[in-house]
Amino acid sequence: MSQAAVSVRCPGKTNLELKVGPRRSDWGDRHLLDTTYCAVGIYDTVTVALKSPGRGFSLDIRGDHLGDLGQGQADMGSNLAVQALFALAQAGGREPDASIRIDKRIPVGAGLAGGSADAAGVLLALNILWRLDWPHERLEEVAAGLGADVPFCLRGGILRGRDYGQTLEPAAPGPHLLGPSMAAGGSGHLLVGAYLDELGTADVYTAFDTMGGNPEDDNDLQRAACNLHPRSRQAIELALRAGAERAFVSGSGPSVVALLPDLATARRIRNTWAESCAVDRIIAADAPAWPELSYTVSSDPVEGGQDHAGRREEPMGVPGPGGPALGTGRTPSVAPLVNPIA
Ligand SMILES: C[C@@](CO)(OP(=O)(O)O)[C@H](O)COP(=O)(O)OP(=O)(O)OC[C@H]1O[C@@H](n2ccc(N)nc2=O)[C@H](O)[C@@H]1O
Ligand SMILES: Nc1ncnc2c1ncn2[C@@H]1O[C@H](COP(=O)(O)OP(=O)(O)O)[C@@H](O)[C@H]1O
Repeated sequence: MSQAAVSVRCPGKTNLELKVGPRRSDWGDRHLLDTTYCAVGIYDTVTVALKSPGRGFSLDIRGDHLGDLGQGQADMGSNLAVQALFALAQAGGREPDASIRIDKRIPVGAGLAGGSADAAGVLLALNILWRLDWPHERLEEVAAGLGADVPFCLRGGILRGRDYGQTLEPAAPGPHLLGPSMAAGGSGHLLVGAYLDELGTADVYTAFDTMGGNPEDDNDLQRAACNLHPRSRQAIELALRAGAERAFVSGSGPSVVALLPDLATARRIRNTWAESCAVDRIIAADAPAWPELSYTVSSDPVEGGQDHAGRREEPMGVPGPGGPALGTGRTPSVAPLVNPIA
């Protein structure tokens, strides 16, 4: 028996700018935000396949750096990928009988929206497997209920996020935000300094309420994140001293992003971060990035998303508006800096 599955390469995200306003009780006490999201080429791969009716769901997470996801007692039901399955099942009138496999590479609890990326991957995959064929705008309504970053993670690229981050519109960040080389149309090479430590997003926002942000920082959460995780401040200072065009905490942190003018600078930053032990992992990535879907038909598949010899994989484009039509092949590697919303 052949089984269809959809795999989505889901990029993580950083915030080239993050301005934080007051909390809003009508948004569950979340802060008002004005942010410039940028998807980065560190990918989780989410593979979803439908299961026979009544078989329920399964979740299989693999990777070397799973943070609190790797602990035995990690509650599968609270995983954002599973929450996305149930949210779309309810919105689309389907039964949540599906297997989800996540091959994680996005550091967990890092400010890189790994959970949001996985949730977006599940929504994109089920939109195809359940033949909903909803446009992004309709998927974004479900996504916004899962987390502020999930609507952006459906699209990728570089977009402005307002309200609590879920309202998206085109962004045209200048050299100040992208760094001159990326703004000049170069493919944005960047380094991410990641940590075994995690920072709770709620803790960082609470610390922000107390101490505010530094006016000279583009990320209002940076001061709070560095106060909670001083190694991040050290990594930023070392990267700037080594020639980074910009270096900043990614979202709620603790990971640090350094924008690079050239490969020589990349080498200098790698060396200084490694020698100083300012970070635990160094990940090179390009930006911006976009979700990449592939449709796999496996014969005699094995439950739980195991790889199988009889696989035939067809790359697809970014589904719906804002990207190539389905089946036109992978998204462009260097796409326009502004990812238009159609
Ligand atoms: C900070 C950002 C920047 O893009 O992402 P990360 O860097 O963590 O990935 C986002 O605002 C993360 O938004 P979201 O993904 O919805 O945060 P959650 O983890 O669901 O929220 C945890 C808690 O953080 C606080 N929170 C979250 C968002 C917001 N705009 N204001 C808040 O005050 C709330 O107390 C919330 O209960
Ligand atoms: N699929 C998932 N991937 C990563 N984290 C997840 C996932 N599902 C739930 N989580 C929870 O969300 C928390 C924040 O994860 P993540 O999105 O990686 O970080 P951040 O919100 O800092 O960008 C994690 O500590 C984890 O407990």
